[in-house]
Amino acid sequence: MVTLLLLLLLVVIAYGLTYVYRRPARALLAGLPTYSQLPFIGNMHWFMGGGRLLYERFSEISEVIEKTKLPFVIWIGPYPVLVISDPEDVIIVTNSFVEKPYFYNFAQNWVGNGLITAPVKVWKQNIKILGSTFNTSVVGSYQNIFNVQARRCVEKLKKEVGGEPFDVLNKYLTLFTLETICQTALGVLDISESIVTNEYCDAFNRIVELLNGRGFNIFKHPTFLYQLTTDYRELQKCIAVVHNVSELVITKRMREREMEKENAKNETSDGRPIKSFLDILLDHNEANLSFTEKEIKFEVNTIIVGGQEAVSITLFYILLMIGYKPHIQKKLYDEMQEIFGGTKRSVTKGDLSQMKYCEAVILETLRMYPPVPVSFRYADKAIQLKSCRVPEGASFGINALGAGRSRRIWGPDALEYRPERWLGAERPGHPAAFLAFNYGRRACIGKKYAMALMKTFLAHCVLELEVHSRADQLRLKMDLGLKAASGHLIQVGLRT
Ligand code: HEM
Repeated sequence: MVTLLLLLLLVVIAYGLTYVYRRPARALLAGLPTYSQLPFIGNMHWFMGGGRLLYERFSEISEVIEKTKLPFVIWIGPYPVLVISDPEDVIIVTNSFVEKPYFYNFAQNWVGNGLITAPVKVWKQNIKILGSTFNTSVVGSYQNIFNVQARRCVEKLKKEVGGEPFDVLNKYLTLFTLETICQTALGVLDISESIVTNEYCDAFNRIVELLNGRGFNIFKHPTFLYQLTTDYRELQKCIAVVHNVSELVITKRMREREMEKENAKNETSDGRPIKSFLDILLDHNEANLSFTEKEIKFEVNTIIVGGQEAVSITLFYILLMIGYKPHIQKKLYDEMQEIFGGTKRSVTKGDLSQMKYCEAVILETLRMYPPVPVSFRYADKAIQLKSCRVPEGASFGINALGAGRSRRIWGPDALEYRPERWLGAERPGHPAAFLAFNYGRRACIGKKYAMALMKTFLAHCVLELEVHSRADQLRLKMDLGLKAASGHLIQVGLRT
């Protein structure tokens, strides 16, 4: 007890010193919109209350930014986070900073120094090795697997034809994207459904909730205090479940590599061997131990976190939107009919570039429902934005949700779901108007992969099935991602 009191006293003293030390920074940001503050916690009390409230707050903040044309400051105790959505500011910030704020460390036990969370020193080394693992020719070499997996998923969806509304995300899309990522990015060919159990999905979702809960409760920020909580113990249990899966995947791949050594079976179309993300890591491990087994496990979890959830939830939002807007679904179907001429052949790389309307549907969905609604950067030096000077030590919240719905950027119909805005002369003029994959030096490296996989799935899906939904009942919530609080129900019928 005495130790605890002493620790608390230390926290109070450290806070007091930080508060005094950061007084000039506070003065610099004093003119920017913010919520009212309390001692110690800053604005944090405005965000405590769960995912629905968080979504409401970020919508509110986006509206303030829209009206004032200024960044909005959230005070995490003495630390300012400037929420920005102005494209010019986004370009300045994302090109100037690649460091992430301290709260990315909360995911250390889960993803360690994997690409998403790595401090800048580690990230600079690893991105050189891993940055090109999802380039056009590598993604192209995955096309067969994308087809096989998409077909399998659509066949399973057919079982729901004529039935009640069902949870398409948890029942089908999560498994589809996870298996596909395991077979491609992680190169594990023999993957079975037993890997993606309900226990795994529940543990994954709970980790995200717990990390989010910690992020918005400043008293859980100091690690030594957090480690005393029941949340911490639960987090460790959930991480163990998720790590079991990644360990299994790595072990399987190591065994397969042994067997493959003599036959060069993974080849690109021009005959060069292709290496999966996991193979590159294992090669480095075998050659010079530059990635230890533990680091490999963290990178694998990073790819699963970064890729699996974002793709499956985007596909869910797409099905929800086209299921509610038959004229959009019809246009999508017509485009696929034109490309595939009524056949059931596989989707080729060439087909993907012809799917202009499909691409517009995907981008429009990501504009309005970005799975990563806000991502963060840390200012390791002071910087001038369009409207204000930002001190060193501040962080930025790059607001993909707000930017995607901004009337100043997208026009008065910004809240209307209209894929046509991505076609021809209507395409958005500003390169940083669309932030779903983030922008600049530390943006998503899986964009090409995600687009190819989603297009392939949609081609197989709309050619075989008609989707129906009640998107008018969609209610959103936020944790680390943008989620549907109203569930993931859709219905399907056979195309006739
Ligand atoms: C619709 C699909 C996707 C969306 C919307 C998306 C979005 C994002 C965003 C916003 C970031 C930046 C996060 C931050 O700065 O904190 C990011 C980073 C990243 N994404 Fe994606 N992502 C998608 C799919 C994928 C896929 C399929 C993969 C891999 C298979 C992937 C791998 C990564 C990695 C490794 C990073 C970290 C990059 C770095 O820090 O250098 N993503 N993604």
